[in-house]
Amino acid sequence: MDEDSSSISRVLSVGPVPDHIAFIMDGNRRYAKKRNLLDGAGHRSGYLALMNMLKYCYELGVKYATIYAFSIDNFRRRPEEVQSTMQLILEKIEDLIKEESMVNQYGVRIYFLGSLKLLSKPVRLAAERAMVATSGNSKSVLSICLAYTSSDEILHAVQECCGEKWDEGSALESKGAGNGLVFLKGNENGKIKPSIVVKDLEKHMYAAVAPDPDIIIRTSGETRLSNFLLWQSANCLLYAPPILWPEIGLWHLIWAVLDFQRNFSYLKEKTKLS
Ligand SMILES: CC(C)=CCC/C(C)=C/CC/C(C)=C/COP(=O)(O)OP(=O)(O)O
Repeated sequence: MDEDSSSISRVLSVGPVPDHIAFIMDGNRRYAKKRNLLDGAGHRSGYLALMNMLKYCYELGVKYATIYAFSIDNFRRRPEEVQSTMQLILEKIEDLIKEESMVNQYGVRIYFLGSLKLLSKPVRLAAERAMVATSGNSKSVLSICLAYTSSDEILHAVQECCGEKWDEGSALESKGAGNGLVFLKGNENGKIKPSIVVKDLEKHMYAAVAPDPDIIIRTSGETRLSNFLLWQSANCLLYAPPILWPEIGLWHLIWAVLDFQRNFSYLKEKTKLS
């Protein structure tokens, strides 16, 4: 971080600083097209923009950052394109573990969130290596959503939750304390419904490694969430600057944080009530 950005960061941190900022890194291919480059060059520039943005965030004191790196829907792109993006992601995961500032200076712990079983073996193993290599860090957190969609995350959480409740029921049954459906309660019409509460479900979300985001920044001016952190974004600000992801810079982050500070009391009240 240079001297100017360091001073800005000090001024901003006089007010409340968001705990968690999430990013939808939209517009990498459009950036490449605008410059007559191949798509891969757009994604490479996107990675550099990401590294700068993470440094600004951690420097400012934002503990959690989450990025949407590849959605389950992205697997529907042309096979050659999926393969080259995955190749780049594999290379960048390896680079990330070697980034001295990320691992040592900012003490980043990396998590990968999503249906990792959908990834090729080399990418899955690289993701696992990155999680293990940084598991001793606790100063900052980077969650990388890979093979992720919110609908898949919620479905996974419901399945895990029902499985857990079923196991609890079976354990009670084996002790003679009831039947295996102990988590199912009959209502007045004799219908059954599972006694699952919000906290049970949230425990099984991939994103349970971080608090809910305070801000989602989506580049390219789109205001859609595209199946990203839908459950977690109930009380979150959306900032959608009309620039392509590789063009994002410190000023966009400053603008988003100032908006967060302006809305702070309202947001905290909402979170308390929810
Ligand atoms: C360590 C790690 C995992 C790094 C991630 C590297 C990186 C920047 C990946 C971006 C992937 C992606 C599909 C972005 C969306 O832009 P797009 O391809 O949809 O472009 P468009 O919006 O212009 O179509």
